[in-house]
Amino acid sequence: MIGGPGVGKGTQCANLVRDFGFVHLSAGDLLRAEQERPGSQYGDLIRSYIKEGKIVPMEVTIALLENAMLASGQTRFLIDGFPRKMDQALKFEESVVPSKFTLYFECPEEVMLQRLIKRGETSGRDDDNIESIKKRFKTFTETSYPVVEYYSKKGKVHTVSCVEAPDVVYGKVKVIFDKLFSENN
Ligand SMILES: Nc1ncnc2c1ncn2[C@@H]1O[C@H](COP(=O)(O)OP(=O)(O)OP(=O)(O)O)[C@@H](O)[C@H]1O
Ligand SMILES: O=c1ccn([C@@H]2O[C@H](COP(=O)(O)O)[C@@H](O)[C@H]2O)c(=O)[nH]1
Repeated sequence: MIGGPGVGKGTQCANLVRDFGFVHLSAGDLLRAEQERPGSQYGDLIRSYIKEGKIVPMEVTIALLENAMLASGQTRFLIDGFPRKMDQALKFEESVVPSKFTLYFECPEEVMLQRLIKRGETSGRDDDNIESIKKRFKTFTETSYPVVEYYSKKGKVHTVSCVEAPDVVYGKVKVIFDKLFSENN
């Protein structure tokens, strides 16, 4: 699942987990947990990349995802906010597992900005501030959007507008998932 910062990926993943039973893995959540893990050799590196809105070197993120997948003992994963860079996409599919499809959430930056500023009032996230948000938008446009284009050329992308209220957005997402996962696909 890919989309700009604050587009609503986490919000929609919660609905999908409830209705379709995927294991939800957020790359950002895994990185934040590793950042806080006592003794982590990557804590400081992750902290500085997240604050700057940059993409953490792929070896770290892929290892965290792979470990979480193996630890779950499950086989159906909804991966939230990943891949964010072409090198990650290629390496993950080569060394872990190919993806079935990509859900791309689109939304104007002004709308995402308002959502993140509001979320920042309570989230406690180091990157929910105007300076980091602008950097995250730039990274999304320059580094992450090419991943969407790459999967689009392969016919693997389903695009959903996230401007409307969460339940309206979920209505559209659910139609896609009902179709994709009917007949035990
Ligand atoms: N459709 C929506 N309309 C209005 N607010 C929304 C909508 N979807 C999510 N939100 C709110 O916007 C904020 C960002 O949503 P969420 O955390 O799901 O985004 P995200 O894409 O996972 O963000 P990030 O990439 O920064 O982790 C949250 O406060 C959430 O409650
Ligand atoms: O594959 C990834 C995913 C995330 N990051 C870093 O984490 C932050 C926050 O991610 P959210 O998905 O918004 O929680 C992101 O801005 C990156 O700095 C990453 O490096 N690689």
